[in-house]
Amino acid sequence: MVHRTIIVTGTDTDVGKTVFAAALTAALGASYWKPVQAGLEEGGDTSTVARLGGLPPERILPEAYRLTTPCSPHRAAQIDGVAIDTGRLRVPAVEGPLIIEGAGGVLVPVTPDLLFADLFARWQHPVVLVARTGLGTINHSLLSIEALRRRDVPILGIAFIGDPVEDSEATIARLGGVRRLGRLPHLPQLDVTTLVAAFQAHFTLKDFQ
Ligand SMILES: Nc1ncnc2c1ncn2[C@@H]1O[C@H](COP(=O)(O)OP(=O)(O)OP(=O)(O)O)[C@@H](O)[C@H]1O
Ligand SMILES: C[C@H](N)[C@H](N)CCCCCC(=O)O
Ligand SMILES: [Mg+2]
Repeated sequence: MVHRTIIVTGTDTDVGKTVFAAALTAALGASYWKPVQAGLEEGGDTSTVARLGGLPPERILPEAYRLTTPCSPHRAAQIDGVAIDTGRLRVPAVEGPLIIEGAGGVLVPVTPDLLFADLFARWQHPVVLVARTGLGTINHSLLSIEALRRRDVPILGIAFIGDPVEDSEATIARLGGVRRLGRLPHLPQLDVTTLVAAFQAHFTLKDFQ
């Protein structure tokens, strides 16, 4: 198996990146890294991924920055009086595959001068765009794809979250020229067992290897 690094980004905050990243990390036996966490109320995305993915501590990498306020990282850093050094945002070397999660959508600023999409362009690892299926997703998804393409960020495909909306999903894949990797349904109970089973039922592991 080729050991690869995959970036999980999204069309917005709260679309389901962390839940999808937990499923993918578990399915691939990968490690997980959230470079910048803004908002520490519930421990942040790293602890959620560890729990939902059933991951051992050695497959969870520490964040480069943990910022208190749940807002855009550039602003959260200002509030905490932290200067984000983008030199510290290098993809860590790990044994085996690595899943990296951004914060919010693709054009969220990491610093006042650097957007997440710019960081992804530097890294040149393939991106999975996580998108809602609900109304508004065609616009958000196509805008995100356009922003990634403009920066030559490689796109592995799009992963939908929510109830099926066949036409929107197909329209985004066609107009955006991206592969539809699958759709994670809304899971009334979120735990390792239900999440791993849902990923297996709705995605093809080979697409990520
Ligand atoms: N498939 C799903 N089934 C049930 N609940 C879900 C699912 N996907 C996401 N959620 C819920 O939706 C909320 C937002 O999901 P999540 O934290 O994964 O978003 P995110 O895109 O990672 O947000 P952020 O930008 O803060 O990183 C959470 O409460 C999560 O539990
Ligand atoms: C606080 C949230 N859960 C994420 N950590 C950061 C989302 C930043 C979104 C910024 C924006 O697009 O306005
Ligand atoms: Mg998240």
